[in-house]
Amino acid sequence: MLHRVRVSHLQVSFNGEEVLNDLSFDVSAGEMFAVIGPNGAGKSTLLKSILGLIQPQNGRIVLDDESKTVVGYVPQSRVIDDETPISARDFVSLGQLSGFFPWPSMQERKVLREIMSFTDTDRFARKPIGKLSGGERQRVFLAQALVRHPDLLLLDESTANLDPDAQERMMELVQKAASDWGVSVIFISHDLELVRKYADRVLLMSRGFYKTGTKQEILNDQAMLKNVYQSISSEADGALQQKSPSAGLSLSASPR
Ligand SMILES: Nc1ncnc2c1ncn2[C@@H]1O[C@H](COP(=O)(O)OP(=O)(O)OP(=O)(O)O)[C@@H](O)[C@H]1O
Repeated sequence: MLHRVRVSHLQVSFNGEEVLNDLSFDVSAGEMFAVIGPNGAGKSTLLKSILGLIQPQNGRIVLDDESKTVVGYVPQSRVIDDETPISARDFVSLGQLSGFFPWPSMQERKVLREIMSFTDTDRFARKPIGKLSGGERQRVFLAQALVRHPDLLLLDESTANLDPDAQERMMELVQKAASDWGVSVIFISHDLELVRKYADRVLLMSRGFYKTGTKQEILNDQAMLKNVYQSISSEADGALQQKSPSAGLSLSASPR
């Protein structure tokens, strides 16, 4: 099988503190791959390593064709001043302006229209980005990432601040991009219900412990989840317990 991303024996330390150690996994074209684990496990560090923002001490990250692989990234939020005058459409088009001319070509304008329709951001295309709701802004950020037709899309808790309906709408768009265009998606989430619904496979991580499997293999193993979430932070236990009833996990008893 063709792997779009292959992470091998990744090791990252900050000031001598090991955050990732011997982490290996791969993600295929069109796959929805979730990364879960408690606060401080190293999930964002992993995405930043794939983006090339962090230089690992050891290991390799291989994209299927490094010269051509386009990577899109959607963070949890971005600080945007309410008075920012740029329109949603212009903000999305910033994702594609890479040529010599500072204005979009006919082809770029066509793609822009398609993506804004796909993400349902065309309804507020002319509105200043600073005046959009949190959910609308996240869809604009997603549109900006998709307008470049990425092969790989990285989502770092991109739906965390959204209400349940907006979360579902956004994940449905992401899933459609994966199935229709073969975009490989790596998404970090603390919402195990969302992971159960949208992931194909899951990487469960904590410091020095990594387990990759189908979502059933990972999410149905309550003992493993409990151990991992207890291993780093008690804060994360709360998150896990909150999500547990609908996520099919029975972790309501206090682990302490
Ligand atoms: N640039 C950095 N310099 C020093 N330490 C860092 C740096 N980036 C991350 N860390 C540390 O690495 C560890 C992992 O951080 P990371 O943000 O990857 O965790 P996470 O799993 O994404 O956590 P959360 O769920 O809270 O977002 C943390 O202890 C953090 O303090």
